[in-house]
Amino acid sequence: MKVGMVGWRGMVGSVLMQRMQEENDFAGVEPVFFTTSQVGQPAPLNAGTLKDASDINELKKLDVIITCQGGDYTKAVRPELKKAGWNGYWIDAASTLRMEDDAVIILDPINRNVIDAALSKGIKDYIGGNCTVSLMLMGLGGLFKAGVVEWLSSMTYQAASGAGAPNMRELLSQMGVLHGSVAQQLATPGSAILEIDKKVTDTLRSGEMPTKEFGFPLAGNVLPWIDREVEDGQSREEWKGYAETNKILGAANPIPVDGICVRVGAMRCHSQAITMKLTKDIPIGEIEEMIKNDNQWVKFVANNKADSLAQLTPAAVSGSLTVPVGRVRKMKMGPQYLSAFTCGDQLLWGAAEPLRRMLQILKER
Ligand SMILES: NC(=O)C1=CN([C@@H]2O[C@H](COP(=O)(O)OP(=O)(O)OC[C@H]3O[C@@H](n4cnc5c(N)ncnc54)[C@H](OP(=O)(O)O)[C@@H]3O)[C@@H](O)[C@H]2O)C=CC1
Ligand SMILES: N[C@@H](CC(=O)OP(=O)(O)O)C(=O)O
Repeated sequence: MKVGMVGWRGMVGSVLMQRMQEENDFAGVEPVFFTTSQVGQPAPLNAGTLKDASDINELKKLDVIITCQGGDYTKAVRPELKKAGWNGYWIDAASTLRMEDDAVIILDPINRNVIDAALSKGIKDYIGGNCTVSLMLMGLGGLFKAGVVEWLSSMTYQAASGAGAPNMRELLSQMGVLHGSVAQQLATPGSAILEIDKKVTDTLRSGEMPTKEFGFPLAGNVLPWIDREVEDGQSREEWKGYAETNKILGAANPIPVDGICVRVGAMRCHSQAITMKLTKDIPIGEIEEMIKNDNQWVKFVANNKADSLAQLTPAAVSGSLTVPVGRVRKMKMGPQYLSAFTCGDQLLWGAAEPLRRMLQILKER
């Protein structure tokens, strides 16, 4: 199988490469590496030299193309390949094609049935889902599959990595500037906290913080808007919650999903506080079983302070495929109302992992 790798040296692409090597995914595959900027330089894995990612004749020779290059690349190249009669499989991290009728959003622990049905129908475009949606479904897939979710609201705490590598760097630089503004006072244990706070607030408002990427300080702050405005006062990130969840599930009767998406100063893990209405009053023990038995990556965290603070945080989860779900309890609104909190690495299940697993599904056929 000839597999083209595009966008492999970017942030998502690097995580993908790392996971593919860890899992020996290149076995039985002839990889061809592409670039938009470094044609002719040595390719990784001793796979010759880098080819031009816009060269349709080279791309046409491939059975599968995996791209983490971004939406502009998808927009420019996918139609050209179609025009040229290419009939291979296109596996993509970008959102561009997700909602197309002839594309499937891939998250196989949740929707392997949808993927298999699409493969049988000859569908060729397999697109990774939005990170927030994929992580919510990896955690709560058991409840959706049991058909007990009447509606769901997700209030998110999204990491800097979702906005890109430069944003992660900017967050850390901002932290440095804030610390620097009060370093002297911090070194003096007796200094007044209100003075420290005032200096920090002044710095946040001063225009001294590096804000080229986010536009605003994220360190010492939260940003309650992600991506562009769509209709009805939603952000595009919030719009994806409903659209992508229901497409991934192949839901005949769409389930209402809505909430507010917020950027916070975490590095690469998105967290979500969930409120759900269940279709009926289900004993909490049964709910726990549905959540924990859904897939091998979900980890149920007991609803107590010690376990929540130790296991249900970006610091605990970063770099791992585990998706902890905790804070699960019936809410005061009534026995059908359930709360939950979940956290996951947005570069793994939120981006790279579904892509490499799709390649494995194709290899098994
Ligand atoms: N960031 C995220 O959380 C998610 C992103 N995605 C999708 O993945 C796409 C890629 O995102 P992301 O990986 O963050 O993008 P990056 O900016 O990290 O990488 C994209 C491309 O930039 C080029 N590039 C230029 N300079 C460098 C450098 N110094 N180091 C590495 N690459 C460089 C590379 O292409 P070349 O070799 O051709 O120069 C690379 O493939 C997004 O546009 C989005 O569609 C999907 C889910 C989550
Ligand atoms: N928008 C997400 C990251 C992302 O790339 O999402 P999508 O794959 O839907 O474009 C975030 O900012 O956290």
